[in-house]
Amino acid sequence: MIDVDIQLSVADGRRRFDLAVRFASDVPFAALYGPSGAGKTLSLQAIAGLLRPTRGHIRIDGRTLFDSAAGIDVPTPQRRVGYLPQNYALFPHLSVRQNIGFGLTSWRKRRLSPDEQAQVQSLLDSFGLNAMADSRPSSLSGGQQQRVALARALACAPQVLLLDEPFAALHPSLRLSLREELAQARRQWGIPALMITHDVEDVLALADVAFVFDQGQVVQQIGLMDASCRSLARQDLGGTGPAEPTALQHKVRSLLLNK
Ligand SMILES: Nc1ncnc2c1ncn2[C@@H]1O[C@H](COP(=O)(O)OP(=O)(O)OP(=O)(O)O)[C@@H](O)[C@H]1O
Repeated sequence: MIDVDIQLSVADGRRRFDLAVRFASDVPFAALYGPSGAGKTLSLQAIAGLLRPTRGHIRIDGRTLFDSAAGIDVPTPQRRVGYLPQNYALFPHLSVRQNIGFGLTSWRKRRLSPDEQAQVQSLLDSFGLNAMADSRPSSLSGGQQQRVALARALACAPQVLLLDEPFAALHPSLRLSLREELAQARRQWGIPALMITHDVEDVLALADVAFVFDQGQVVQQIGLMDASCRSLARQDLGGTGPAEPTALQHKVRSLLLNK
């Protein structure tokens, strides 16, 4: 269960943006959807502990990560949140293996324990990255870089995955297969995900609920748990050819596109 009710403001001297969002989700996959500049990334950053709200609370699975009234603000490394930022933000000077293990180190503890090394190895295995474990990110394809970023986000055994436009940097032809890979990885790890996307097809293929953002607020919640909608999305992913959209898919698409 993810329960977010926060307010914060950011300003750089000339511009100011006020965020006041409230949403709660107890489904495996929630999408944060909306136009550019609506406050989606700021929301994920606040959940990850990279931005401090002025008021409100953030709870995940009954654990309070932030509560202004109770004076709780759990530091980022202890939040157990896996964050996949826009464009992955891989460290260019580190190998794939070092990138994945990075979240398990700190400035005080640079070396991984044997257990942690085994954990990194198991992530390299499960994401098919073994052959490139000692390569730098710049020599990897977009899809491979996404896998490294996902493996790095999962290395800290998070309670929730925060995905900021995970497919934006990818060629459209890769999106379909990587959507399915992401869905499989999430299921395998059994953790809920919050995903920012601008793409209605990402929402239809992956999300159980979509929170529509506009001008710093959540203006609509759209449920996508309907069986017919999801089975059609699955057919699309399985490459069985384009299916006729259901009435519900049409409705969701038009609801999202009208925002
Ligand atoms: N430090 C800052 N100072 C001033 N304004 C900021 C700051 N950080 C972000 N903003 C503004 O806050 C607004 C919301 O930003 P945010 O990154 O959350 O949008 P978004 O919905 O994720 O957009 P996109 O989908 O394009 O990534 C934007 O207008 C952005 O320019």
